[in-house]
Amino acid sequence: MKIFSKEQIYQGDKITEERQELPASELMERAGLQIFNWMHMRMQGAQVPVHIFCGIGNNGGDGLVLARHLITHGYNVEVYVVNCGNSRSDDFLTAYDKVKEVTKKWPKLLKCENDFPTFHKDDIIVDAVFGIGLNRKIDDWIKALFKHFKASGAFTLSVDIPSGLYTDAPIEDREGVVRANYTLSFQAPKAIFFLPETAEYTAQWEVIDVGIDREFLMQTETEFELISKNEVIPIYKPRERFSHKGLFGHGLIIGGSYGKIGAVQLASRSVLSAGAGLVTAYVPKCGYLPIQTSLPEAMVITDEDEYSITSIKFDLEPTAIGIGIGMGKAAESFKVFKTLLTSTKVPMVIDADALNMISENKELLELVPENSILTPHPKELERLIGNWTDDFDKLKKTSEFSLKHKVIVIIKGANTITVLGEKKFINVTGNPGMSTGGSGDVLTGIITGLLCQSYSPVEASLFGVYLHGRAGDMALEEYGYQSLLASNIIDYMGDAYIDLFKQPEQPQVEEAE
Ligand SMILES: NC(=O)C1=CN([C@@H]2O[C@H](COP(=O)(O)OP(=O)(O)OC[C@H]3O[C@@H](n4cnc5c(N)ncnc54)[C@H](O)[C@@H]3O)[C@@H](O)[C@H]2O)[C@@H](O)CC1
Ligand SMILES: Nc1ncnc2c1ncn2[C@@H]1O[C@H](COP(=O)(O)OP(=O)(O)O)[C@@H](O)[C@H]1O
Ligand SMILES: [K+]
Repeated sequence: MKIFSKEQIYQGDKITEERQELPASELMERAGLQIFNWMHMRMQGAQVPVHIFCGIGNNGGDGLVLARHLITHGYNVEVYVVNCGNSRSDDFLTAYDKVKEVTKKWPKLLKCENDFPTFHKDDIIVDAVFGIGLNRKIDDWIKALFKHFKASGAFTLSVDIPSGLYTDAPIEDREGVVRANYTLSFQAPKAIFFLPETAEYTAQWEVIDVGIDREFLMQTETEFELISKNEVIPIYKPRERFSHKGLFGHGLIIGGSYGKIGAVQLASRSVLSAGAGLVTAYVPKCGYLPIQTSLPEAMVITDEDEYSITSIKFDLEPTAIGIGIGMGKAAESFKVFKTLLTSTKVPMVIDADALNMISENKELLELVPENSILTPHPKELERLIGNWTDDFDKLKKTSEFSLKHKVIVIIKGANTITVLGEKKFINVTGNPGMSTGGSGDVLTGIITGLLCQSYSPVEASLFGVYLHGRAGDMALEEYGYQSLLASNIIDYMGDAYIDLFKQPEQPQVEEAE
């Protein structure tokens, strides 16, 4: 799903109004009506007090349209206008007049803290104060209003975006943002719903379709894209009946050191569970027995050294290589990693200690083959690109890094983001049960396994991150957040694949007599 920028949303509104020949404020009418439908379906006429706080722009206008529908349907509604300036938008004014027609009184005007109403924790607050048009720091009394919302404990529904958040800039003041229980976002979610510093404000969200021009939505290229099942299904390569293992590639996992052989076992098993035909683990001698006994499907080549990687010599032709897991940073390992970078032409996933070696020896970046996939967690990313001031700065610097070195960077974490130049793909699967040792090794193996099967580096990254998270989500149902282990993610890879083509359960329809 595409995630549009603020400018693109305004452009989409304009184009829609022109192409659909809409009267002024029709989009606002659609937005308000859709939110009303959403609430009406859940509330079924319940007389819970609903307090609607409207700003003076179009977000406030949406709130006024919602208020009008709720009032005409007999709900218990109080409407407030948060009088934060003088520039009321035209559409706001139209909605303002219309709400007056049904209430026969003007909404309550709030200008300072003394005007704040009191509410009960079982009431509902609708936040239509600021939308995507927020363009400066909010006044102290409005910040106090948002704190007042939070202190009440009442369920808070934000219209389009929690007020106080910018769509394309970091938060200025954490207390000056509405903490929404639910956010109804128009046409598409916003990128900030998924970034570490802002995601907590939109605990739950849903998209409301206001009928923006389809052609505009299809043709507009966006910086951000959300990757869920719909986006990965077209990537999936079905198997032919007469296929054989030679078609699905041979993955080579290089890594491990004394005490860290398990990482290579996990990655190698993941290569196979992702579907590769063969896997070979390249480990120090001490890894031979553990891998041969715990993973009979794998082949093993050992280094000359007992404890760490000191020479990378193999006479097979791997289809893809995953390197770095559990490898350590011994001087010899660095030397052979450098040699491998200059000599290999096969697609590569670079993880863990291989990333750290690059961070400590930036000249290696010149040698990293084009389109290699780097999979840092935030700490490893910081070592690679330096520190950042906020999420937007981090993404900007990662894009610059990706463009400069022609690599794909996968920033791991909740909502893993795959960065390919300017483009950012946000993954939706995965859960905090996966914050456990070894789950990154599993990801490296899965992506290597997909590269083996002729998925392009971008496809392997997006599909691999999705499957890894989906398998983790399915494993969660059996193991729970605390007990989930990295190897359980591998156990559920099959279910994650099968789930791609499962139809959602249809609601039961009672047959008429
Ligand atoms: N396609 C869509 O997404 C649609 C969006 N609509 C709504 O339109 C909204 C955008 O409307 P607007 O552009 O009018 O913007 P907003 O309603 O977000 O607010 C802008 C107003 O607030 C003022 N303002 C900004 N920051 C302020 C601050 N810190 N303190 C005080 N005042 C401040 C601005 O000067 C302006 O008057 C969206 O968020 C959405 O709710 C709908 O009405 C129609 C369809
Ligand atoms: N809270 C979370 N939500 C979703 N995914 C997570 C979460 N925590 C961790 N993960 C995933 O688990 C993996 C952890 O990788 P990493 O930090 O390299 O672990 P390790 O080094 O132990 O293997 C990443 O793919 C990350 O996206
Ligand atoms: K809002």
